Amino acid sequence: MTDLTARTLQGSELDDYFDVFRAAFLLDDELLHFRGVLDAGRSHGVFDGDELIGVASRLAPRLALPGGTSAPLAAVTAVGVKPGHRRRGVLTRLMRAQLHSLHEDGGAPVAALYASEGAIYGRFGYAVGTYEAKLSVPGKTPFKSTVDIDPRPVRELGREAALEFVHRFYPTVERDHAGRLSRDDSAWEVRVAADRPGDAGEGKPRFAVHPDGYAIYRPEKGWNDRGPDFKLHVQELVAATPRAYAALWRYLLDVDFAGEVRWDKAAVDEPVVHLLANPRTAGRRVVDGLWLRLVDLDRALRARTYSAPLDTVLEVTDAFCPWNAGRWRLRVDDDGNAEVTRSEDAAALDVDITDLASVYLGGNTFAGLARAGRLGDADPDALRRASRAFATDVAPHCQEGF
Ligand SMILES: CC(=O)SCCNC(=O)CCNC(=O)[C@H](O)C(C)(C)COP(=O)(O)OP(=O)(O)OC[C@H]1O[C@@H](n2cnc3c(N)ncnc32)[C@H](O)[C@@H]1OP(=O)(O)O
Repeated sequence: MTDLTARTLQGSELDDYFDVFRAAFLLDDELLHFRGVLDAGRSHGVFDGDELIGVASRLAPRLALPGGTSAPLAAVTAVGVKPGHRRRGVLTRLMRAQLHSLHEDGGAPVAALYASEGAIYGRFGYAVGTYEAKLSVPGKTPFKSTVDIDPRPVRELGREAALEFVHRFYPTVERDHAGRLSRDDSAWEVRVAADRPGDAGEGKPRFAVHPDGYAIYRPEKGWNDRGPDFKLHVQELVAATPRAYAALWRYLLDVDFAGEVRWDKAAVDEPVVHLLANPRTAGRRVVDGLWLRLVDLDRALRARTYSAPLDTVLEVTDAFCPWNAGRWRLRVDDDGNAEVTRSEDAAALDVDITDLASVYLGGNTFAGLARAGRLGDADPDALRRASRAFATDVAPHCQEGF
């Protein structure tokens, strides 16, 4: 058997990359547009002799963090190993090469991905850091009579005018929610509002724009014996004020032909349920969203701010990135800013790096992990303080796939 080698790719190898990716994901021509956003310098390959058999890349947006800060993110994507070469440690080599290079180069302190299957990435130190709701609301569902709707109209804009508006508007709200990503032009074109029909029967994106927000949605045609029964698939809905949020939801729910408004990547605490006269009409199924990996825990923990002061010592295990293992002191001052240093003091909490990843954005709590038996015999007071410090007012939420 030939030796396997892992390395960063050259620009001339991106076609081969895409061939491996398509073979791994059993694709025909879907996702071809995605090729344009892959950067060879941020892509790793594993070779069996001269043959490229495994690939992993990363995009480089910034990730909004609790407290309104942000940090560079390694947004890991398009990971695949050619059928016929699996379960020989190829993915393990890719993950090692990627995480080690981020650590050695002082690159993004945090990595994130959407997992194709939930059993793959825990062994590499990833854990579910955000959740998302598959939300559905029947068309024409009434609001409570007390809902305050911004009376300025929501207008459908053509693609060019709408993109001009949303490009300007989105950065003003980007840091309102931990979990949101910064976007360059290609992010809009490829990830958020690709000008092509969706993969599951949805049409091209449409843009409903209000002075204080917007919704991007795709209609899916449908007729039954009683008439039109379309579904509107929300791609994203962003509003700067509660009144604009209500106006955009009212607009979507009232679109003629729409039997149902669906949002597959809604926040788990999506406020629309508080607008509905009968909140039970909203269906919600919660699934995992972003899987997070703290590449360098000290840099990652310093990058966010915290909800309460804290002075605690963590004993950290990290089998895949050993530079994170050991004892760390986390001190948070009254303004929520953290200092993270090595420590010799007795640890108050024993945590694996996956536990820190799961609480990092506020999507899970130390208390919740302890109730699952993950934190051993942790001192209840230390747990409470840590949970309070890491807590966030709103659930972290990433609206876009990558
Ligand atoms: C961010 C993203 O892009 S997510 C998309 C990931 N890609 C895909 O799902 C495409 C289809 N699948 C594949 O390409 C491959 O099967 C991969 C990438 C999932 C795994 O690649 P492999 O080279 O086979 O993984 P590797 O041999 O390094 O496995 C490492 C460990 O993970 C386990 N593992 C690998 N894939 C899976 C899986 N799908 N489910 C459960 N365990 C898995 C292996 O059994 C092995 O366990 P061990 O350490 O206990 O022996």
